[in-house]
Amino acid sequence: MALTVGLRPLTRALLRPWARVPGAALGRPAAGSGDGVRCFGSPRVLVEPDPAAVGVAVMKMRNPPVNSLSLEFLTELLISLEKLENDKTFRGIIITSDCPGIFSAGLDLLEMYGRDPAHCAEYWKAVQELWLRVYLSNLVVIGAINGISPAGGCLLSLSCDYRVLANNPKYAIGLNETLLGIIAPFWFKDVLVNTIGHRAAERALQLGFLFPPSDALQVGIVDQVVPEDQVQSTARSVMAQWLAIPDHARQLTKNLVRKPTADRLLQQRDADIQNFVRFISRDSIQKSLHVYLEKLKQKKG
Ligand SMILES: CCCCCCCCCC/C=C/CC(=O)SCCNC(=O)CCNC(=O)[C@H](O)C(C)(C)COP(=O)(O)OP(=O)(O)OC[C@H]1O[C@@H](n2cnc3c(N)ncnc32)[C@H](O)[C@@H]1OP(=O)(O)O
Repeated sequence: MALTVGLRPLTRALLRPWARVPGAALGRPAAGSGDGVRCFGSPRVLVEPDPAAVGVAVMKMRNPPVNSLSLEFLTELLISLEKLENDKTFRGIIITSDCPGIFSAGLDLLEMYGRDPAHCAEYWKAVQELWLRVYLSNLVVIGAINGISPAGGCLLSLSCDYRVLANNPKYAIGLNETLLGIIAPFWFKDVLVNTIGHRAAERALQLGFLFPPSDALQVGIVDQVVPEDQVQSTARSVMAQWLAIPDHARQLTKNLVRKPTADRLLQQRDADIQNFVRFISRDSIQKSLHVYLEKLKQKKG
């Protein structure tokens, strides 16, 4: 089935592979700063230079209640990342959440449930683009994971160069797609295998494990677990260590390590979109999503 993807103008501009964001984007000098410090805020993505670390930006996700990755939110994240990538003042980003207790609930189920194929295709393209942008970023990307991080939230974390998780038993992390009756696509799987190894990934993916912090550290899905009030300071210390390496050497090495994984998707992006649309449009999958969404509602009582 050939798929015609009707993209809206903003998304179309953004989602071309490695597109440059048009001039009217969101970058602007920080309020009241005459010093050239830049701030790339948007309604759902707060980006500020770290006052305690030169060349580091802190990106806070603020899409309440659960930072689900809706199309609009993905688009704002992409714009902010693109702006940071192009601003030579920055060498590193710390990605964290502004929603208490939640890093990200992952992909927005409402973008995949009851939607037409063109919408699903547009959505999946944005998901692919965010992953590629974070995974291959020239910047040092540190995840300061201050909340639960299932599925797409876990993928975002796994795409960082280093993950610091807050030590709270509620802050589980993992690719739990099978629990929803869906499957993690091959590139989610590849990133997990690269991180925790084949056997551990095989079990985790099939059983939809959401690892609490101690298990997450043991299996290697995160690099460090620290008390909740030390997540930011730890991320900052780790950033200093990564920034001590000359950029060109670190960037080339990162590319060497990550490009083969990214290339697997880049070589078949359209096919991956078509697979996603076919899969998600199945009646059985839509029913599974319906059941899962109802469970989330009922949980509230
Ligand atoms: C062969 C072909 C192969 C092709 C491959 C295609 C494969 C398709 C792959 C698709 C991949 C998907 C990856 C994903 O990311 S799926 C999303 C997975 N996310 C989850 O499972 C998390 C679900 N949410 C929760 O568990 C909880 O909400 C929470 C994060 C633990 C927070 O709990 P809390 O009690 O604080 O909050 P509520 O549960 O009350 O939620 C508040 C409202 O938010 C809504 N919500 C929650 N999560 C999502 C979500 N991911 N998307 C959309 N909406 C979400 C929830 O329903 C509440 O809404 P309400 O207030 O209106 O009731």
